[in-house]
Amino acid sequence: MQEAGEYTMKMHPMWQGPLVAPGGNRQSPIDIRVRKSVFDPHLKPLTPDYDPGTCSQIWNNGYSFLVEYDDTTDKSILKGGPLEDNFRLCQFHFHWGESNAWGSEHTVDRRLFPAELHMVHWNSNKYSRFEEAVMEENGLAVIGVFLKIGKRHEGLQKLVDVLPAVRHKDSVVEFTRFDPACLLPANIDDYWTYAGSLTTPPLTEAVTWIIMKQHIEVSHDQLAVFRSLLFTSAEEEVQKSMVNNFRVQQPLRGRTVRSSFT
Ligand SMILES: NS(=O)(=O)c1nnc(N(Cc2cn(-c3ccccc3)nn2)Cc2cn([C@@H]3O[C@H](CO)[C@@H](O)[C@H](O)[C@H]3O)nn2)s1
Ligand SMILES: [Zn+2]
Repeated sequence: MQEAGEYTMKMHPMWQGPLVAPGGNRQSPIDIRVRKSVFDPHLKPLTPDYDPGTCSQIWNNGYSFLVEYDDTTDKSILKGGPLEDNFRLCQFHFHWGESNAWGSEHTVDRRLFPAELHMVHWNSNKYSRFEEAVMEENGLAVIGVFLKIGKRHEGLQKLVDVLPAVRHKDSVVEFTRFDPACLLPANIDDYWTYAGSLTTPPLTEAVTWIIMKQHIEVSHDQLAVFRSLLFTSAEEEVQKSMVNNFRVQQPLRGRTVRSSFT
């Protein structure tokens, strides 16, 4: 398994932008130094409660593919863990590499994973919609789950089967009744948490990150379908494979990473 920084590769222009958002001191992603994380006994178990009926569509936004959820009510929410409020699920997406040697945004003691799942939620106790919450320091909560290559993920296959329909940027298809909980690892009690930011523009420092210690497994062939997506729209002359859609690790700037486990 390669370590971050051991290789160079072509990056999508979007990620060749500012390494750190101007003035940012809580940027994401980061390298999680396990021995430097601080066990916090007050951290509660995470209690996601998702209604598959709120799943609405899947689309290619030119950075990743997003599975979107109806976030007009508190039907699919995340609470507990480090969170004081209810957070409403709005979408999930992934980041991955052109090879299985890299692709995740966060690293654990410099260890890279082939891909990383992000489940994005916004604080519905304090704000009335995502656009409002995304500008506030306690506005968002994102669950990160590492993916490793192994056995086929049966729950993921329903999603993989529909990806060819959103191959090009800005393509969208109806996608319903997908339970995002099937993508969580068996153990969601062990996690790291820290104050960070979105990893794609506008990079706002609004995110409580909750990174699962336990990974999930997907098959090589399932991840290969992710790589068949395109950054480019159907009209563009040159088609660019959607790979390496991750941001590089950002300075910790004195932040503490807490763990829910010893
Ligand atoms: N790598 S990660 O850190 O996790 C993420 N990186 N980006 C993410 N999202 C995209 C996004 C959009 N905006 C934004 C900011 C200000 C105004 C408008 C949009 N910020 N980040 C998260 C995301 C949000 N959405 C949808 O944004 C709509 C407004 O544009 C909103 O009406 C929907 O309720 C919501 O679902 N999609 N993605 S997360
Ligand atoms: Zn993400």
